[in-house]
Amino acid sequence: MAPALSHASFCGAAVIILCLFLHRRLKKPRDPRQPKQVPATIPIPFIGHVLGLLIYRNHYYTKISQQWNLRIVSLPMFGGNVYVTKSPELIYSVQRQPKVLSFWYFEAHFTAKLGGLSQTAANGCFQGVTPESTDECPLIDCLKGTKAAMSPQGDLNRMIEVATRVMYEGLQNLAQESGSPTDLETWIQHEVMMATTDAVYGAGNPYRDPKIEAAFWKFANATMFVALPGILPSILAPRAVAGREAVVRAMNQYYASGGHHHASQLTMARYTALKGTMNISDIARSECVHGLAIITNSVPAAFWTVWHVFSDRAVLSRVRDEVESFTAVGEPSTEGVQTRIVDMSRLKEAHFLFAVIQETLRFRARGTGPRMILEDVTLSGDECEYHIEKGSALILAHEGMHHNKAVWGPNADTFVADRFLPGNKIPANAFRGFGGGANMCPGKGFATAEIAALVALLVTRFDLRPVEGKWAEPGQDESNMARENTPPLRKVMVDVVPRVGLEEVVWKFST
Ligand code: HEM
Repeated sequence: MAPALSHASFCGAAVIILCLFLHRRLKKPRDPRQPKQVPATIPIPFIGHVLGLLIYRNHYYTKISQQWNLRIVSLPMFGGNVYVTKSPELIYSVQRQPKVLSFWYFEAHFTAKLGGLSQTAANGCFQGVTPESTDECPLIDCLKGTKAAMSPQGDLNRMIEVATRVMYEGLQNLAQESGSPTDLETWIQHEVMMATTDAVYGAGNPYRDPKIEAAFWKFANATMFVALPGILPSILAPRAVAGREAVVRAMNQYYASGGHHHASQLTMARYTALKGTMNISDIARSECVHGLAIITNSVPAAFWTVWHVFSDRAVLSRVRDEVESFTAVGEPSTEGVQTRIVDMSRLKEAHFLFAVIQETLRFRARGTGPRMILEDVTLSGDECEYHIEKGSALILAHEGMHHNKAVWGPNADTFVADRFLPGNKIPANAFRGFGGGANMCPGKGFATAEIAALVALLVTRFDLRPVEGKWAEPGQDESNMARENTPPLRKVMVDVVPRVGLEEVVWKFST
């Protein structure tokens, strides 16, 4: 294992242990309705599970939940418990209690810690988060604003249009550069980041500066270090901390120059909700952390969708047929140049493409949907009940859930491109690609449309030919345990070539 990976894994496990230390309570006699405590796959007392996490990262939760044919198991760690479930049956019960089984608690904790917020702003993040609190909750208000802004009644359609235009321009550049091999992930990372952040931040988008773009990834790729307590982040991850500070400075300038007044409803809604408890400097810090939510999931999701589409000729051909059904041949120019226009307003008709995106998220998910248990609580499913203890953490093992053969059938481990086609039955509560319930990802509609637009523009125009001759599985880099979607482990180099017979076509899109 590369040292950086083992380091990141160590830090990830350390954060989990720290949370358990902070929140564990005095030991009580064990309730018989508690989930079964299971031993570590590495049989070493006290540290076996931690070692498991160090070695296998989030995949450890899948491993251990598959080893035990139970709805939920409990991993004892240093006097506390981490409960792990791969059962959609319990999800309904989890989603009905969002304040007690709290994702928001982790969001508050990580916004404060990762952003390096002042103590006052950190306190504001936690305000109203606990179940007993009757205070206003700025964090939940901010999420409400986010949901409204990213809805079709809000700014969603305009944001998709901006993102599509940016990606179209990126493809124009790619067409001019084609000839030398392209690192597929690096190219997609840049295009999706620019498309997303232009849509969110408007003309003053701070990530347009290549130095800020690079600084963000130094921060984002090492969040497990930055989440460590005290001065450890500065010692273990100085470049990540410096990266964060560069993004924060750029965000500060953005707000100072009024960039947010020319941005999306999302940016204004967040600013309005946060300014009650934060000054500009803390809003800039909070916005830097928000970048993790808006960028770091969409980028690998787009990469893997492109990979699954282009690596299977049958899938590619079906996606092309769909997109071509709403691509018109325009009038040739006076010089006889052909024009083709992709009608993006009909993109939602591409049911197969959207099914591929969902199957990609199912197949590649590695997230943990963490919930902090803020009160003793009962989880119930069909004819079952489990008592879980305050001060512990609950892991919704997305990979384990998405590959659960009892739920998805014998082909759960296979990529089935049309699994999510309308009309096919999807097991209830089993797909966690965008979470669910009160914590359902508010960026779902935007991210899915953005990825679909990228793929549609790419397939009509180009062929991607892997430099090594065939599409070999590059593996997933699971070193950063905080990520829902993971990037490829190995680089995928491709030659980008205009499609045969369409080399001279001028491509346009309409909305
Ligand atoms: C393909 C891209 C994306 C994926 C796969 C994704 C996935 C997720 C997941 C799994 C959750 C956790 C839900 C839970 O545990 O119940 C989440 C939450 C969230 N996502 Fe996304 N996301 C994506 C893109 C975006 C974008 C573009 C935004 C921009 C607004 C966004 C904003 C958020 C926010 C604010 C939350 C927290 C919701 C809450 O606490 O109530 N995400 N996302």
